[in-house]
Amino acid sequence: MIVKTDSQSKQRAPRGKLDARVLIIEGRYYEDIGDLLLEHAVAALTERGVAYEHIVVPGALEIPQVLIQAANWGLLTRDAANGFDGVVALGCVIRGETSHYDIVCNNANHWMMETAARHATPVGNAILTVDTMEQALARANGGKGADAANACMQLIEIGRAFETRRAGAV
Ligand SMILES: Nc1c(NC[C@H](O)[C@H](O)[C@H](O)CO)[nH]c(=O)[nH]c1=O
Ligand SMILES: CC(=O)[C@@H](O)COP(=O)(O)O
Repeated sequence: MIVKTDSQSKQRAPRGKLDARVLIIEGRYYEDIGDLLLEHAVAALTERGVAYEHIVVPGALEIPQVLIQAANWGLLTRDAANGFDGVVALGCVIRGETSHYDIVCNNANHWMMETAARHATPVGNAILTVDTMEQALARANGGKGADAANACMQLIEIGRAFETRRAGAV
């Protein structure tokens, strides 16, 4: 059985409870934005009964570093005691006067996604990369945190469907 993603099904598939544990890694550079992203992400996880742990770092550049540390300690698997089935990344990068915006955005996203790919870890990404606080507030209020949580949970389900298929149980 292949789990249909929202983009494939005509309407949002009903989502039941999901036995999983997710690590929320938050680069909390803007408190108000962080509160909104976290609120929506936690609501989406809680709606499906998914357990979560929440680690806060100073900014987006530290997000992939936490992911890499979790990988190095063998925690990006449910097979490990207290391991994680997936990760939700929350953050907000707002362009300033210099090129530092590009450094932060490019490296935070590149190394996070590279680590996710290397370890086949489901990662939902809500690191906002915007030009103004108004843009950030609109997206944080609009549920980008929930989108990232839902993406992570769908990837977890897809991985489990593949595992079942590989075991020949389909
Ligand atoms: N300007 C923003 C940053 N900058 C900080 C870096 O992410 C990092 O914490 C610092 O360079 C120390 O290593 N971070 C954001 O998340 N958002 C920004 O707008
Ligand atoms: C994304 C950033 O690092 C940014 O906030 C830094 O601002 P500035 O480029 O004006 O130093």
